[in-house]
Amino acid sequence: MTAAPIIRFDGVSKHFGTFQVLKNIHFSVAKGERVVVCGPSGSGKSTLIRCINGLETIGSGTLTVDGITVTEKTLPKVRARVGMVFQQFNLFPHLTVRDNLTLGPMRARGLSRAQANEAAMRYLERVRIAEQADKFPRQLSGGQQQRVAIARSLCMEPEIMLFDEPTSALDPEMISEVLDVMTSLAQTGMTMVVVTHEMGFARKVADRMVFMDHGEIVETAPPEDFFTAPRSQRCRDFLDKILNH
Ligand SMILES: Nc1ncnc2c1ncn2[C@@H]1O[C@H](COP(=O)(O)OP(=O)(O)OP(=O)(O)O)[C@@H](O)[C@H]1O
Repeated sequence: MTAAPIIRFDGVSKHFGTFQVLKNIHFSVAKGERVVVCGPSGSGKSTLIRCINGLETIGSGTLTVDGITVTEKTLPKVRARVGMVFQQFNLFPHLTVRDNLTLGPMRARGLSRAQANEAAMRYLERVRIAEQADKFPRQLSGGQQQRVAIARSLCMEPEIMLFDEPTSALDPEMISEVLDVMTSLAQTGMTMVVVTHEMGFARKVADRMVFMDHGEIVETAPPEDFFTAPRSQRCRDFLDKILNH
């Protein structure tokens, strides 16, 4: 990729108390690039992507998003550019699907109810769930709720979408409906950083794989190299475990 990085970690470290969760991370993502982050449990994957929208603060180094240095002061600007989808959907349970989607654009982007509703329906159609607009989250399956969560993020017109294990809380038969939506999103050219153990999706969609272990980025490579010729023993052991379980 030759485009300027839209996300750039420059020597980023972070501690939780005495535990160092991120160790001198140098890593950038180009506009339009799809990066899949994998690695053992506790290796720092979630923390890495949560730093990008300021859900975690960094200890040292510099992190920029679309040229903006991420600090407490710049958070609103950064968050306007970054959407995030979590394992646990995080929909507002007391609001209908439609209202889950219209709230943010009305409050944060100043859209009228009619404009927000038009955008909500457009994105619900995109995730193929428009017919559920007037239901409450509890009336939907996990896969449907996650698709609503993706649509809700897209309504904020982000430049970058972060996904933190978006299918880990789903029953197996619902995983593919969410991965299909993410695959279509990738085809629109969205910049995506995805933490997932879904290696089939990664092979198909990622431009680049990132393997983390013990707070470090141990290896990054295009999927065709990553899966066929991992360079480090740690990465080989990890792939052996998850591909042959
Ligand atoms: N708020 C916190 N306070 C203290 N320790 C934390 C906090 N959040 C995460 N950790 C620790 O930091 C380490 C990295 O956590 P993180 O969630 O980033 O890992 P991960 O690679 O995403 O793991 P998993 O695949 O299990 O979700 C873990 O050991 C975790 O216990």
